[in-house]
Amino acid sequence: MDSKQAMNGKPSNKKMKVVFVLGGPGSGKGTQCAKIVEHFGFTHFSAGDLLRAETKSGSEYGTMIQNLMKEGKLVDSSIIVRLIQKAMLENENDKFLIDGFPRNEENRIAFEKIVNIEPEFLLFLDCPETELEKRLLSRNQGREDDNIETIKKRFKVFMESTLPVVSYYEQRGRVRKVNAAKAPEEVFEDIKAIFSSFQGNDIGYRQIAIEAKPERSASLIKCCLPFLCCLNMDQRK
Ligand SMILES: Nc1ncnc2c1ncn2[C@@H]1O[C@H](COP(=O)(O)OP(=O)(O)O)[C@@H](O)[C@H]1O
Ligand SMILES: Nc1ccn([C@@H]2O[C@H](COP(=O)(O)OP(=O)(O)O)[C@@H](O)[C@H]2O)c(=O)n1
Ligand SMILES: [Mg+2]
Repeated sequence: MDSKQAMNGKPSNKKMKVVFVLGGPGSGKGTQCAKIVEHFGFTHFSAGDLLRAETKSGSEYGTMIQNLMKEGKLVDSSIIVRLIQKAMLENENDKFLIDGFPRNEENRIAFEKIVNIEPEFLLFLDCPETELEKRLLSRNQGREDDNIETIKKRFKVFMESTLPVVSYYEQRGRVRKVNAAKAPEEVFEDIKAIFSSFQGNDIGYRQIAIEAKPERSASLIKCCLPFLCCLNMDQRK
């Protein structure tokens, strides 16, 4: 069964790829995701943006979500995972950046149960708190949670609930960490290297799979054999 089938029981040829993007509030997740989309053709979903859209849509959960966000608290996992799943199913792309998720172990487990796709890796934007605070206080996007009182609460949630998820993936060799305290273009240089090698590997695996087909290997050996023999004779001289 492929990933789309796993998600909704419907047949599809798609094999979806997911990259989680985490980092403290203000670490530049949204900024860097926009660049990744432009260079590597991913579709970007920000968990926070999906929740903000939900509060504006007149949903039954709207007020509850808005109040939790104002407090810097995390919304129930089943709500955010359903929103992510819906966004993925409605999109034609097969490569997704999911930014600001999983924010805690409950998020991670709910995604595993409901969506059932293993992330390719987790991109982690590492940045000290003093820099994060400075960025959030000058973000100027009119967000209700970008005030010093809520920012402090969000930092606490990040340390206590999100970092354990990063450790979980770190133990499985799935974390790609970058220093996010540099200028946006410099941070992206490091990210570019990670995504280039990821896409490169993808192509590399496909080539190995083709070359490993027995009939191809046999014909490859047949046509290269005379050349290899000459080479061997040459070396013996
Ligand atoms: N590398 C950076 N250096 C300085 N400011 C940055 C950098 N990356 C992002 N910003 C700014 O910091 C604020 C937070 O960035 P954003 O991408 O919204 O972070 P996040 O999604 O992680 O909260 C924005 O005002 C953004 O323009
Ligand atoms: N997985 C998630 C992501 C965000 N959120 C909520 O949305 C808020 C804003 O998230 P965000 O990702 O937009 O924030 P930034 O880290 O981008 O500043 C969080 O503080 C939580 O209240 C959540 O409950 N669960
Ligand atoms: Mg963001």
